[in-house]
Amino acid sequence: MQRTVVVAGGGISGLAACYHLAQSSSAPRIILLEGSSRLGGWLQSTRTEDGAVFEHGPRGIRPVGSVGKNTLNMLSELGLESEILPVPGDHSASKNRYLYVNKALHKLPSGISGLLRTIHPFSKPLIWCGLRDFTAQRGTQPDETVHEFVARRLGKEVADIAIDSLCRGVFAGDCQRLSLRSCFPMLYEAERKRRSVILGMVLAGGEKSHFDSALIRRAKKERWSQWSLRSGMEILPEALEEFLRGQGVQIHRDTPLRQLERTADNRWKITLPGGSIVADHLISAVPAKVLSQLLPRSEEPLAKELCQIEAVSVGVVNLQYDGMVLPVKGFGHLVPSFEDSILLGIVYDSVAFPDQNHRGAPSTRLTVMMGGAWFEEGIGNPDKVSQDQLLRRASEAVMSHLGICGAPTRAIVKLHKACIPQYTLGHWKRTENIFKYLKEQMLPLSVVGASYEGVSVNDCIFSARNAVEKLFQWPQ
Ligand SMILES: Cc1cc2nc3c(=O)[nH]c(=O)nc-3n(C[C@H](O)[C@H](O)[C@H](O)COP(=O)(O)OP(=O)(O)OC[C@H]3O[C@@H](n4cnc5c(N)ncnc54)[C@H](O)[C@@H]3O)c2cc1C
Ligand SMILES: C=Cc1c2[nH]c(c1C)Cc1[nH]c(c(CCC(=O)O)c1C)Cc1[nH]c(c(C)c1CCC(=O)O)Cc1[nH]c(c(C)c1C=C)C2
Repeated sequence: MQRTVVVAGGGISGLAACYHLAQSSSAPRIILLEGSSRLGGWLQSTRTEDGAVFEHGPRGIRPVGSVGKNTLNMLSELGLESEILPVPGDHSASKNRYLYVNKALHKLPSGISGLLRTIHPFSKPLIWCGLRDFTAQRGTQPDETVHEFVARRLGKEVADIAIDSLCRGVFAGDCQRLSLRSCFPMLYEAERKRRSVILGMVLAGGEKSHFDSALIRRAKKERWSQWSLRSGMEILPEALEEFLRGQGVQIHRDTPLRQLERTADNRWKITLPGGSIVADHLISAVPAKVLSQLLPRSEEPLAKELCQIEAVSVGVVNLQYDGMVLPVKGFGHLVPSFEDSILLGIVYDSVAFPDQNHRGAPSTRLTVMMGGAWFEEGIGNPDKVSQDQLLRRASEAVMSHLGICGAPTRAIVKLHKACIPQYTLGHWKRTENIFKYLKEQMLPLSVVGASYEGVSVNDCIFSARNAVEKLFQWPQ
């Protein structure tokens, strides 16, 4: 009899899991259950009638490594190649990233010459940090915070300014709480394998992956730093949905899982708003905390680990202005927490992706991101914060950081609650315990998504692919 696999959560991880299941030669009956009225999770775009695109979630996807190449292959297979908007290596959005420190923008150094000179806000040439890295002792702990690691190897100033900002620009998180081992596994490995982390990273970058295609070769030749999609990132879940429907996958929106029970024959009875269904296997692509609340009492040890994986909220404000009003050209700027803990950074979308500007007169599109690990202390309870409050804060930042004083011609405010999981100290042990429990207890359950082994869109898609591959290897 054909087995039934239920996928919980229709974000990019759940859709990718269905995609890989449907592609398998022995595809099971696949049912996707999404709690909300739309698919895509945090991939959310607004497309206006005049042709402008505003991203409320991810916009820039990196093409590098196995995870980046795997996503490019998926785009090719879905027929989305003509939608790709690459940012080539020589583009200003690839070369220029800024920090806002001491009330001024500072371009981060790029290239060797930038490392030899003293560049504000740093007090000495960054080459000194490289030399320090060669002499630093190897860490002895199984994990340490990102800040501790970088302060030990590259110095406190780099940790306080550059790494603090980087963690805000990727995890919206606090580098004094985030785990080096889980957030930057390549740095962790580099320290274990080589004397110098910088050398380890350079050598790891040259490692070969088995993925190859014309698109991958093009991305390499043109040195894409990242890519986006012309009609907005939301076109990816839309294309996946169309593909999955064509493959006979049953997709149910507005169908949140309420409860999970184990049956006597090691299957799941899944309680839904209007009844229940039985699955031979469940792929969970919902946040870890959500899964922890669905599990039966018998799986308490698993639920305990899952519920410790917290996520932070981010206020996302998209603004559009008439004319080209930016004082600098680049990807955007980040703000270290000591400068302003609430304001994480501003993306200059119209620089990286000018094809998404509206038709007609030139314009500037910006995205202001706020809150993250500092949301509650700096802005308040995410359930009570008003859109006006976020818009006011974003407009003030645009004025003081970029000198843009006029009123925006368009503003869209979103509050994404618990949108970026935080891999805090000891996350590696929690995930190890989770995967060990699933294996030892032979639970018919796989967990995928941003809660576990990488928050980027690439990581989510790759985690889904790995889970499906493992599923077909397991003795049933
Ligand atoms: C503002 C922002 C900017 C970002 N920028 C980038 C970027 O530039 N590049 C990049 O690579 N990544 C970026 N990311 C990260 C990336 O977008 C996310 O990590 C990724 O989209 C998470 O996908 P997911 O499917 O794992 O989870 P989600 O998108 O959270 O999907 C989970 C799904 O499960 C559903 N669900 C929840 N509970 C239930 C239930 N009980 N039953 C059924 N369904 C349920 C939800 O409705 C949701 O659709 C960004 C994220 C944010 C928030
Ligand atoms: C200011 C907040 C945020 C900005 N983007 C994100 C947040 C929380 C989320 C995010 N950004 C990136 C990723 C994927 C990481 C990956 O492994 O591919 C995620 C989840 C990409 C990214 N954005 C910036 C950096 C340095 C990176 C890492 C990869 C890379 O080097 O490209 C910089 C950056 N992000 C934001 C701004 C304003 C900014 C400025 C320079 C917004």
